[in-house]
Amino acid sequence: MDFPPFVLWGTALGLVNHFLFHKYEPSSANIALLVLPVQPVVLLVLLREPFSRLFYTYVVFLGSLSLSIVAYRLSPFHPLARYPGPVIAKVTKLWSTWKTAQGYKYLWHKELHDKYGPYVRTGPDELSVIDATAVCQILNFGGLEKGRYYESGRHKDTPPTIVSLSGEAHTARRRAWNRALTSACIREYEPLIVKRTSQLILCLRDRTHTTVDLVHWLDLFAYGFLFFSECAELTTNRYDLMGDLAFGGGFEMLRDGRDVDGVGERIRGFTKVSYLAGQVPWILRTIHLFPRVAREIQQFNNFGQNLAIQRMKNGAADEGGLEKQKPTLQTSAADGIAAVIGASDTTTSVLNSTVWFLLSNPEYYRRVKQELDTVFVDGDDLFDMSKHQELHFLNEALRLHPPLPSNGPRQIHLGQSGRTIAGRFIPEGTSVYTPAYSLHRNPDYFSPHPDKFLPERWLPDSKFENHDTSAFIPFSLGPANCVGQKFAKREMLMVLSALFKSFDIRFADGFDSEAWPMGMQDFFVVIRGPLLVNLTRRHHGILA
Ligand code: HEM
Repeated sequence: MDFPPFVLWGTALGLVNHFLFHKYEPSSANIALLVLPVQPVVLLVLLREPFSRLFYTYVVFLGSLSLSIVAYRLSPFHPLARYPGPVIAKVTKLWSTWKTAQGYKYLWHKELHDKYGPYVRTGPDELSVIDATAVCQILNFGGLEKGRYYESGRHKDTPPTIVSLSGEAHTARRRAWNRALTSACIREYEPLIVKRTSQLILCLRDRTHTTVDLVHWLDLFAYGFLFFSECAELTTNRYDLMGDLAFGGGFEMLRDGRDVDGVGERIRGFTKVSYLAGQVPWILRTIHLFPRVAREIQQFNNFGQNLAIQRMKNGAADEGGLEKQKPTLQTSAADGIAAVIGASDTTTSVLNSTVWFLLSNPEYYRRVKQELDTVFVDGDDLFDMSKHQELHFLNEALRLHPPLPSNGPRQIHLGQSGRTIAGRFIPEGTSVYTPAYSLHRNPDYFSPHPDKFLPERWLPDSKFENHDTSAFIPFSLGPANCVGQKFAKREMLMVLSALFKSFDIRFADGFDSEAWPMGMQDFFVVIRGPLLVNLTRRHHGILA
């Protein structure tokens, strides 16, 4: 059978393009978008064929290119061929991007791991791993670097944040953060946590006659908390993270009872857009050309910058001069943004989940109140941190509802040599997810009943069949783990103690409490629907 020359050459051109793009993978889709559309036109000119065949030439060219890509991705020659996974995910990243856009990537990962085991191919060049040994090697020192995903929230005109940095630059920036969040420094911040927590409790006290959306109030607490102006006073002799966190703000969301400046909306808009954009790093620079995406990222960066300017007016960071290079306004803004995102939705997510778990399990709720009543007898200072113990129910809530359920990916960048992790070879160019949500529910590490809220599994003398804390990573592991975890734990223990000591809480009448976790959407940090409760004042607590 004779094929017209444009069919033969169009097919060949598609195959050659696949070969070249595969070999010299460009870092941006912009190149492909420029190079691909012109080729059929040039082909027709060279073949001296009429332009009436242009449409068919495109079909042949793009068809051959696509088929060749699909065939290679499904073939035994693909470096990830030995890893199991759904065919659609092996063929295209669009499938997981679709799942991500719906906000349920964490549930999808869990489904896949239940079906295929601890190693799953979730994209053409992407793996998800929930083997604890491998996860430790991937995340820990000497493990894999952060993936290109982390560039997604950064507009080209703004400096990198601690989150998007890697290698030595990250280590240097991290030193400054570590200094600002030592245990001694956190003790200095305690009065500020106390102040905001008391304010939260007083606000809730005024609402004991009505139904309260706890998500709303805890959001106001967390966002407002990040912007309290007093933090500037703590800028004594170190690069002052909290100063940058606070920016010298002036937000009084708890007082106003609402997010007047739309800070929450901005944060969520930004994380959503950058999370989605980061799913396909190859098209990141192209996506940033879309006005909506660029506007969202740029607006948020500007927002951070304006707050940093305010912060600088209140006294510049690093008064102690410990940094060789003074943080610039842009750096302060960038890291301030990282702090806002890192510290707000994460903490409130755990607080809400903990309340939900306890109200759903009245026996545990009763025990928690009893424990608090024993530890803090009437007249004791509820904010005495020396009395706050590690609470097992908090760990259990973090296990079942980690606020970053999918976490960001690590990557073996192109040009680096592949790595053997826990005895399995991972080739260059692979992104690797270590989803905490699936890992924490893996029966190999937590059983029996990995999906059930059983705080006693955390007791030192518990007789649970499997309880492997190396698989518990709500704050991640290694050099880029959560720098704010000690601070977060302090804050959460303080708020929960105050809340449970001050109020009897119950789900509001008519509230579908069982459906509440189903509304949890994962856009890097979890977003939740309203948690409706009724509060009754207790005789103890700071309201007594
Ligand atoms: C329950 C509360 C929190 C949880 C569960 C949590 C969890 C995490 C996780 C899993 C990471 C690693 C992310 C990744 O690898 O992509 C992380 C990083 C980070 N967190 Fe947190 N976080 C919490 C609270 C906080 C707080 C209160 C702060 C600030 C005071 C904070 C600041 C940061 C920063 C700056 C990073 C980036 C660290 C780096 O790249 O070196 N987080 N957090």
